[in-house]
Amino acid sequence: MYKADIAAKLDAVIRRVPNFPKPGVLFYDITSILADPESFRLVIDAMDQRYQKDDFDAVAAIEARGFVFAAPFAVHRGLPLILIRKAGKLPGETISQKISLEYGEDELHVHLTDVPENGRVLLVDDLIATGGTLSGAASLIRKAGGEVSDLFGVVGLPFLNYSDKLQDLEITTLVDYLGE
Ligand SMILES: O=P(O)(O)OC[C@H]1O[C@H](OP(=O)(O)OP(=O)(O)O)[C@H](O)[C@@H]1O
Ligand SMILES: Nc1ncnc2[nH]cnc12
Repeated sequence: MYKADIAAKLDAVIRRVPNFPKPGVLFYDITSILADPESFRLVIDAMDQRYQKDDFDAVAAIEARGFVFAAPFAVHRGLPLILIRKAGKLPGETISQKISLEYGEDELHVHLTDVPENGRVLLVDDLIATGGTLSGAASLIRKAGGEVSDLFGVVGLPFLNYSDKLQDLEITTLVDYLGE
């Protein structure tokens, strides 16, 4: 399926959510994709198609909604799944990275032993807004010894200028909103 057709299908489903962004409410939500098996499969198939030629060593997913899309893709491709979690959630030895968000700050952690040394990692999240989360997650993976090759988000909000923070990284989104 063409990128424009995928975007149109996903947009139609995302718009089903109550309170779909309107002036003053700009929170974009992916739960309606998950509630529609055909759309959920469309996302995973689109990821598979997009990364058909890529030879990753692992997929890293960002808590919480990034987990949902990364997991089926990792199983489908037979790749290790790395969970990047918020502070205080991982019991083993972790390394951490502070991140700056639209409103405030947070901290991401990963188990050191999960990241393959010099391994090529695909980072997955549900949505890219300012890019602060993915930028921090990329730094975290690098600190742990991995290499980040690609970033994936189901939804992109380019009006928040995420590409400024994600230079030198290949970014793929399936549907973009311009914030109107
Ligand atoms: O590009 P950014 O400006 O960094 O924003 C994007 C991040 O914000 C949301 O996560 P949130 O922090 O709401 O966490 P959640 O997935 O646990 O709900 C979203 O799932 C991304 O991870
Ligand atoms: N505008 C937004 N909509 C949904 N999730 C987000 N995470 C950060 N900004 C967001």
